[in-house]
Amino acid sequence: MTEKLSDETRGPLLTPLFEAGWSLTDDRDAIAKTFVFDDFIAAFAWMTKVAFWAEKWNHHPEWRNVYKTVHVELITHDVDGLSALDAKLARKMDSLMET
Ligand SMILES: C[C@H](O)[C@H](O)[C@H]1CNC2=NC(N)=NC(=O)C2=N1
Repeated sequence: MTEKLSDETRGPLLTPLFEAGWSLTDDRDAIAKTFVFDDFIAAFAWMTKVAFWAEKWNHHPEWRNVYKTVHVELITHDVDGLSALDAKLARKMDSLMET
């Protein structure tokens, strides 16, 4: 069963993400980041790559694509807050920006 991040694990897991441009959302225990691409096709190609990892890990983003931007919010619905899966998917999203 996925567990909500504890106060002890939150810092080490989230700090690197904050340094990479992620931020905590105001309205709930989630993280958010807006990704900007060269064009729509690049944005959608990235979303497709992320989709395979999300499906493999059974952990899915909340995202909105407008032209060449993708606004992403990550939260673990099963625990109504952040879990290690959110940090894992966030790291993967950032790494797929480099490919
Ligand atoms: C039934 C299915 O395994 C669950 O609904 C999975 C699917 N993907 C998920 N994605 C996210 N972000 N949080 C979840 O709790 C979650 N649960």
